Amino acid sequence: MGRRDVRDESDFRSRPSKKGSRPRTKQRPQHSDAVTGLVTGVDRGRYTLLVGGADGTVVTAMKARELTRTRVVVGDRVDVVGDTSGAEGTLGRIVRIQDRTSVLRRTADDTDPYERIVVANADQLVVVTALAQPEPRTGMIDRCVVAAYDAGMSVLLCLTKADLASPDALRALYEPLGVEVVVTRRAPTDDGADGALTLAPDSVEEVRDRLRGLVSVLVGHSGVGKSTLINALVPEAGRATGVVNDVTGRGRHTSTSAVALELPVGPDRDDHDGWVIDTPGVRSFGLAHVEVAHLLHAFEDLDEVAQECPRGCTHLADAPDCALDEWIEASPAAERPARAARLGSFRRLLTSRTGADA
Ligand SMILES: Nc1nc2c(ncn2[C@@H]2O[C@H](COP(=O)(O)OP(=O)(O)OP(=O)(O)O)[C@@H](O)[C@H]2O)c(=O)[nH]1
Ligand SMILES: [Zn+2]
Repeated sequence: MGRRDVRDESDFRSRPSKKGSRPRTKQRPQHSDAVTGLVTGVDRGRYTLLVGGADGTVVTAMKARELTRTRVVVGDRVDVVGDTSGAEGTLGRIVRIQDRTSVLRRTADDTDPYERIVVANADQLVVVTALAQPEPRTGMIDRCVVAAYDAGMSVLLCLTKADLASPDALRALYEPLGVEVVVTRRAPTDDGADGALTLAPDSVEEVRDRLRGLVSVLVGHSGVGKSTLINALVPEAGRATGVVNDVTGRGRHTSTSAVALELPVGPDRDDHDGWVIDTPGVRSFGLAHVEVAHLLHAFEDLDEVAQECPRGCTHLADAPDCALDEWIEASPAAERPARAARLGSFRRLLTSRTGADA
């Protein structure tokens, strides 16, 4: 059975068909012939699946009737029946969504409980932020961190354009939160001759190392260099980003559909070990769905201390008798600055949950 406990907009959109539900007969297929596919793209009711691992077959599919009310997103592993040959013009049928290991969600905005699933089964959120042009916005980074921790994903902060500005300040701000930081920059040899900017190869390799073996979701504001980075990481991405542009082309309703790209990592780069999921429509995260207690779970040390808080404690700076304040006061002098930085960061995240993105 598909998971029905995950609420998303499809629950609100679908309406019962006029013909009503047909009685279920014993002829209902068991789908024992189903194969597993990974959803790599979604476009207007058509799902692009990869069946049979990295060198598998690309199959186009639609959802079976019984899944009408269930949303299938990029990263989902699904059972598919019917024509899975991948031949031109064929269409498979998705009959089941396998259990998800993580669900990255966002709310349209903080006051709107209308919740969307962005990507399923991802391990890591890569927040791509330029150090300059455009200026980094910590509010946006904080919100991404909250969304990732809520989803049970880790965060990699990828700071781009280090040829223009130093990464030190942002590093200092995020490392206390357990956020890993990686830095990319323009190659010193880049003369911009062929129109496309070339990134320093060692900086790209450092990013690749952090993506190895994982499913990573990339988010970032327009202009931060996300496409440049994806093109450097995935040689065929030029084609793939072309697809993305088709989907999200100007003049159409903004699509939030994500696209999964296989990451070549082997010595000859014909090995695939990892996925990069681009999210063209996701520029920020509304966080109305995130619970404080859930966010706190991402901070084991603070979570333990907060057990001592008064009931209903908000854990914010103005909360009376918050045990987190006592934790700082009671700390050994040597540990105090680190603890204070960590608590400060956590409280910043708590505030960003309801604050404005800009
Ligand atoms: N100086 C410098 N410029 C960079 C770097 N990376 C990308 N750029 C430039 O920044 C601009 C934006 O890069 P894109 O890769 O198109 O940015 P994007 O995040 O994909 O933006 P959208 O396509 O709008 O989503 C381009 O002019 C790039 O050449 C970098 O490391 N250093
Ligand atoms: Zn508290």
